[in-house]
This record gives sequence, C-alpha cells and structure tokens, in this order.
Amino acid sequence: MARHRNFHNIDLDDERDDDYSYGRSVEEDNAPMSPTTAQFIYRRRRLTSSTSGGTKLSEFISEEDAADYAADYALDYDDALEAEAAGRISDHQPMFHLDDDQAAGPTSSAINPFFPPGLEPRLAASASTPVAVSTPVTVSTPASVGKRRPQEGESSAVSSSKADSSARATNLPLEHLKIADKTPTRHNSKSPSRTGKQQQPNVLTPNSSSQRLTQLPNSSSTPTFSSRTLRRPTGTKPMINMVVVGHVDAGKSTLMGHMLYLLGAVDQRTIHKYKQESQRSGKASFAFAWVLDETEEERERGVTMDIAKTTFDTDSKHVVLLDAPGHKDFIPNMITGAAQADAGLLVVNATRGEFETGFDQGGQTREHAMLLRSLGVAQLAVAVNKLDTIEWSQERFDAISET
Ligand SMILES: Nc1nc2c(ncn2[C@@H]2O[C@H](COP(=O)(O)OP(=O)(O)OP(=O)(O)O)[C@@H](O)[C@H]2O)c(=O)[nH]1
Repeated sequence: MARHRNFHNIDLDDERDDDYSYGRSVEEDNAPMSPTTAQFIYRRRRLTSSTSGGTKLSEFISEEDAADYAADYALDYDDALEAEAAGRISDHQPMFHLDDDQAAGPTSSAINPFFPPGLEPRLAASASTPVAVSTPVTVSTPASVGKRRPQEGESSAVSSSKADSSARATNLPLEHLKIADKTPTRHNSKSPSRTGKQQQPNVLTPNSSSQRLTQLPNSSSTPTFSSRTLRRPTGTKPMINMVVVGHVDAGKSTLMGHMLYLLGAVDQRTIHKYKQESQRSGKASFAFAWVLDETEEERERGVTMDIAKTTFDTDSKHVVLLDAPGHKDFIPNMITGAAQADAGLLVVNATRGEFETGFDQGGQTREHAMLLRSLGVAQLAVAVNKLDTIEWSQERFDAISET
C-alpha cells in the first residue's frame, strides 16, 4: 500500500502547474520568442518618415518559429495537397468583368486594387525570400454593423482614415469593378459540405480538413514551399488566391461581406434580408458577415468556422478570395485556405486591448502571420479595421502601422 498514492486525500490544486492557464496549449506556453530583431521575416515598408519606434510585426516572427509551424502543420498541408491531387478542387466562374472603357482607361494599378503592377514578379520570387510588403489599409465597416457601436449608418464601409493618408491608406477603387454575373455564387445555396455540417450543429471539428477546400480552385501548389505564382489562367487571366486572416473578431467576414456588397456581388435585397434575420436572432451586427458565414452554426455562434470562398475579376487577375476563420480552434481550417493562397490580407482590430491581444502569445494575429510565412505566402497586406472604436485616432493608427 505504501507504494501507492492516496488519491482520496489528494489536493488537486497542488497537482496543477503553477502557471497552468486554461485554454492555452503547451505549444503556446513554450513557444520561443525571437531574442533579437535580426531574424525578421516580414519587413514592412516605412510609410511615413514621421512615424518611428514601436514594435514591429516582424519581431515576433523568427525563421525558427516559421520552421516549427511548417513542421507542426505539415500534415494539414499534405491533406490539402492530397485533396487537390484527388481532383476534388473544382473550377469556378468569374463574378466580375471590366467594362471595355474601364479596361482601356485607368492604369492597371487603379483597376487592380489588390495587386498593383509589380506583384507578379514579386510573387514569382522564391517564397524563401524573407520579404513581404505590408501596406496597412485603413478600412472600417460601418458602425451599424459593429457590436460596440451599433446603428449609425452604412456609408463609410471602406474608407481611408480622416487624417493624412496619402502614403498609407489605399482606398480600393471599387468603381472599376463590375459584376458579370449578378447571381452571387455563395449566398443563396448551401453546399453539400455545409449541409453536412448543419446536421451536427453542436459538434465542432476543428481538426478535420476544410470541407470547403473542395470548392477551392486548383492553383499549382507543390509539396515544397516554393513559389506560388499563379499558373492556371481562367480564360486569359491568371488566377490568384488571396486569403483573409487575423485574430478572431477582427472583422474579416464583415469587411469582406461589405466589400462584396459595395462591389454589387450581393444585392440590396439580400443584405436587407440578412439584416432582418440577424436582428431577429440577436446578431444584428453580423449582417454583413453573413454574406460569407453561411452555415447556421457559424451564424448562431457569430464565428467563422471554415474557409469561405468567393471570386472576382480585375483587369489582369481572377481573384479568389478566401475568408479564413480567426478562432484558434479552427486553425487547421485556416491552414487549408492559407496553403492555397498566393497572397494574404491580415486584418487587425484597432480597438484598444484587442489589437494587443492579437499579438500576445497565443494571439492569432501573430500566429496567422507566422503560418502564412511558413506556408510560403510571400505577400501580405495589413488592413487596420475598427478604427471607429478608437475615434479614428491618428496616433493609434500610426502606432499600429509601426507594429
Ligand atoms: N465597431 C466596429 N465593429 C466591427 C467592424 N467590423 C466588424 N465589426 C464587428 O466585429 C464583430 C466580428 O465581426 P466578424 O466579421 O465576424 O469578425 P471575423 O474576424 O470575421 O470573425 P472570425 O472569422 O470568427 O474570426 C461583428 O460584431 C462585427 O459587426 C468595424 O469596423 N467597427
């Protein structure tokens, strides 16, 4: 008997590690921080000479970290490649086209808001080159869709910051895009995979490969983390996959949903319906997110759980937009999207405390940036969202831009 512990009198509190923290994984607790700033992975371009100091996003990311992530998630990546090889990835139809006069008129950079001239050569460069241009884009969805500042209006969905923004804010020239097919590709139907999910509304499957991956177009990803230039044209245009990532609740789906609405991919009637339905279910602030969050479970929880896909065309590219889940429980699903991506949009929440949380150990702003890097996504733009929650503070924006 003496050899056995007396479990009846055991004090469970004493058995726990002192630094045990619910909800944090061992990996998170043990994840090494970069000791120096010499191991930059992402190098952001300084946008203004007046702004200086602050911590850089790249300081949080070391080559060592990136390698660890690549190893950790290699299985998921392989799953994605297997799915691709198995032919489960289908073709898709472009939603947008340019008018002839638009195509002939403005410069390609104006028509092609996401990927200005020069991107192709950069994409063609080896993904091992630790360089990515990070251009903060000041965007804010209307306060009416924000749970913190509800019901104020809808007109400023995508806007530049009030103050001097010539060097840092990039308004998307949405007027140059026109819907070719007025029928939204994703909003009115439930895919078999979504239907399948709805049959198990309370079962989360964070470790399964994204079912929506079957909808992803086939870019020529290879088992090695090599260059991701797009090589599969749709018609005459090359295709490019852009994944939208960021910490949970950063506003990714709302931002993309609103952008699609402004582009005309979602009609007024559908948005009106979403607004009414979301209001009825007490989720009024998620009306625009419902454009991309289609499943009942996602709408009930107010959380994106799987990759959502939509497409649009610029004058030179067929863009496949992938909205990734931000919650850490769904990292594998985020990876299935990121593994297909050629470029990324990192959405950060400017709200005080929220931005910092995203960068904390375990925050998904940092983690997603690392994952994109480790998966070979060489181009990353940053969108500073929810500026309305900080009264459009220029100071705060500058501090975030410097991070
Ligand atoms: N105040 C304010 N709220 C916003 C803004 N953008 C989004 N929100 C709100 O933030 C909440 C989360 O928005 P989502 O679009 O679901 O965020 P997400 O990043 O897609 O969330 P996950 O995909 O689940 O990680 C919703 O209540 C939105 O209305 C904004 O610019 N300002």
